[in-house]
Amino acid sequence: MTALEVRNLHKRYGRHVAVEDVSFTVEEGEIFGVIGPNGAGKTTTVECIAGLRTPDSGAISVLGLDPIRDRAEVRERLGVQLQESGFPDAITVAEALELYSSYYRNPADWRELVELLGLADKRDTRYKALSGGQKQRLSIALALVGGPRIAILDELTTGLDPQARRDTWNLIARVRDTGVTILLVTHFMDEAERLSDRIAVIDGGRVAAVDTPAALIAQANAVQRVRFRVRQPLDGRVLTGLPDVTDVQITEGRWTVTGSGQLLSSVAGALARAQVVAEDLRVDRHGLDDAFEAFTGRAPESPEPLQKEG
Ligand SMILES: Nc1ncnc2c1ncn2[C@@H]1O[C@H](COP(=O)(O)OP(=O)(O)OP(=O)(O)O)[C@@H](O)[C@H]1O
Repeated sequence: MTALEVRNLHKRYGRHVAVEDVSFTVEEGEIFGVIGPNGAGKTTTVECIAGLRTPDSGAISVLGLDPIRDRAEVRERLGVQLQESGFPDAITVAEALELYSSYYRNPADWRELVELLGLADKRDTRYKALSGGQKQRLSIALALVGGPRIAILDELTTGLDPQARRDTWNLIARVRDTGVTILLVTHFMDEAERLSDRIAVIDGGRVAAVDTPAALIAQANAVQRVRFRVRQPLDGRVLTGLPDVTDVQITEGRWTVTGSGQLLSSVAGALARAQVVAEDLRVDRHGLDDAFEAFTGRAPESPEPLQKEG
């Protein structure tokens, strides 16, 4: 079933077009990533989905509801993780969750949420005393406290150190396992690749591509290289005859096979048939950052300086 549908979304601020024409659908139970350069229109798109902004044209359906017309109903079903919390420093974790619970008709049990999010021993800790990672986890808990079927998480791990980021990823996977559909906006290619079932690449207010991480990487990188050494004699025609191979070079005993498609399995199969063992086999593996660059013409931003988890 479709959880979320965005069709031909268009949104401008005065004369500035923030979102030109964005369409995508998210199926129930998916983690759907949204990536793209700064200013691409990602936040504007998710703010329209959350009913925080009114589209100029296009249609949005959240579980069959319209975020503006059915605002109250959508609020009950869609949780949004805010980038800036704006909490009073003195509020405790439990007080914040209790307060947010009171806004919803059928809230989740926040005591279970603090367990799930590893905040159980911080229930009585004041907001100002939480570490960066703990504040982030609290903001996720607050996005989930209404018992939503869809959660929007925007820049989930910005500012966290690598361990805290990995912990947060595990957590998101667990939240999805509870049946929540997740829309994840992120600057981090490793995060998008690791967590997302599918990803939309947004550039210049348009969708440049939507697919699984593996398919995006494959589409963006037609050219691959497999390198290896062999002990036994090898007739190069075994490789040049393969449909996926475009070039074979031998330099100082090291073979480099260039091609596309299922290059590695084609080469491995041909070597096996020739009864030749490849040593020191390497594949130039392209990642989502290459795909990002191919679709947007820009390299993804590298992570900002990290904040230590306390
Ligand atoms: N309230 C606003 N008023 C005017 N222009 C805005 C406003 N919010 C965003 N914009 C502009 O609209 C465009 C899209 O912004 P948006 O925040 O949606 O992009 P983004 O992809 O989320 O970027 P980032 O990754 O930097 O958060 C940008 O050019 C931005 O400067």
